[in-house]
Amino acid sequence: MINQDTIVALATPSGAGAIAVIRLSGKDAITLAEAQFKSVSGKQLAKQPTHTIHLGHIVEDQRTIDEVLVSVFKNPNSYTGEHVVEISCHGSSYIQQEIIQLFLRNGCRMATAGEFTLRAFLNGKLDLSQAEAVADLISSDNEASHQIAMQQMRGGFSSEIAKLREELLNFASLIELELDFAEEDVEFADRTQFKELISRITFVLKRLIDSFAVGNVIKNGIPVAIVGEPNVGKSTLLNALLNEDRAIVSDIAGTTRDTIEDELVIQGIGFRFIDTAGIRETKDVVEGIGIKKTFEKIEQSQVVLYLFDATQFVDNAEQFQIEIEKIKNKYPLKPLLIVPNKIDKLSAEEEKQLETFLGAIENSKYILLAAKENRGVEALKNALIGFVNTGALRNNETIVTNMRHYDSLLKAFEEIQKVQDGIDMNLSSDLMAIDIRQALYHFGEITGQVTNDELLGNIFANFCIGK
Ligand SMILES: Nc1nc2c(c(=O)[nH]1)N(C=O)[C@@H](CNc1ccc(C(=O)N[C@@H](CCC(=O)O)C(=O)O)cc1)CN2
Ligand SMILES: Nc1nc2c(ncn2[C@@H]2O[C@H](COP(=O)(O)OP(=O)(O)OP(=O)(O)O)[C@@H](O)[C@H]2O)c(=O)[nH]1
Repeated sequence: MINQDTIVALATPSGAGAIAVIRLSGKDAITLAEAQFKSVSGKQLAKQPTHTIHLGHIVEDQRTIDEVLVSVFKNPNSYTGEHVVEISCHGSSYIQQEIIQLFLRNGCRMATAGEFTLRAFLNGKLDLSQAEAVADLISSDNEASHQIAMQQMRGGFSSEIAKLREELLNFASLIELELDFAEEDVEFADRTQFKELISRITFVLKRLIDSFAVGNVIKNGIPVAIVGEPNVGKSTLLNALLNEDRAIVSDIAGTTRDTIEDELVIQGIGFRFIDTAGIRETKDVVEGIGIKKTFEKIEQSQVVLYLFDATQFVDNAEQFQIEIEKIKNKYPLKPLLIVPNKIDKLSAEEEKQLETFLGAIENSKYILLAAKENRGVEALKNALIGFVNTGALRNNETIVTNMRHYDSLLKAFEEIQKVQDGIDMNLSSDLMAIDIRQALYHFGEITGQVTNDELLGNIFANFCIGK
């Protein structure tokens, strides 16, 4: 997979900008750059120390293409571990293309997606999970996803896995050594220490596997279904939450037939609001389809926000009770937030009555809302945050967000359990050794100590060119 080509690509976004960076990496990066570059100082790039910057011009034949700054990074002290040259040019698309084309005609080839980071991995600058974190970091758009990607890129997760792998590897070797002395019935591997290690690994794996639920939520946002009859104020609430006029607000009941999704970041956590058409039985065929859709959306959501018109409460308390029970029965484990809206229209007496009613409903929270007047919106946001377990995030614990890692962790866990069973049943060393090797294999998948071209191809194909 590793190759000798010197690659070139635009490292900054395509299009015009103040400055653009063109990056070269490979054994000829410095000589190839040198051939097209005239430094102002007259110094030769190849003779400059690593991590130095030089002003000069990119020149083709007699034509000056641009005045540029050239940064030199010398093998192995660079992002990729190879010679790297970065050319900071003026950010016109024309100049960018002219310089890239110049290098393509003169010994470089276009980098493939993620190839710089792939080379960093192959040269041991990053392990696989760190390289994957680079992509996550680039796409992170809120505090939580940024924090997780940053931690992963700095190797928190990798070193935890690598350390366990190393310890396990030690025992594997000792146990395998015992096999060579099978006749003599010796134990090189201290069984007490071995048990301790296996239970420690089990503990760590469990924690990492559990963290995936949190990680997934942080990466993809928490889906919240807003369930309520037409005209109760769903659109108004969404607008208040989003602080913009995205959903349509109207006086005609039933305008929210299609579901509208919108995203909002509250205290660093992404929420995806799913506007639904409510669940009241109706003879209208289109509304009937809406109810089915509503249940589908509830199915996909992690929190249900049941919104109703508080002014209808006095006459319709029983109806609301039925609907709330229906949701609770159908989705007993899904957190339910009951939100009466338009409480600005209630008398103090009515409000009290409403609170008594809501207080009697078990396993749910409620918030009195007047979306139009922005009353209760903050409390609602806080309640939503309350549903998310951000403990792991606050404690700076490793959070797994990558499906591939999750998969390997589950497989490693399975193997470690087999080892545990083996210990409990006093299984012979040769049988245990096989399970240990399997567990080691799955640990190695995460960090990239075990890998293959197809896997690498899949991972780096999702990077952008120039990364
Ligand atoms: N201009 C520029 N900015 C960038 C990058 C880059 O490649 N170029 N990066 C990349 O995407 C990120 C920074 N990451 C980098 C990581 C390592 C090295 C590097 O030169 N490492 C050497 C030297 C370390 C040292 O000075 O001690 C090494 O690891 O040996 C450079 C950038 C973000 N900003
Ligand atoms: N008094 C009062 N009126 C509100 C409040 N929230 C919404 N409304 C009004 O209720 C009406 C319906 O609001 P929408 O936000 O369109 O309701 P919806 O649930 O999205 O309605 P559909 O799209 O028809 O399902 C509008 O006239 C809003 O101005 C509130 O807190 N107080």
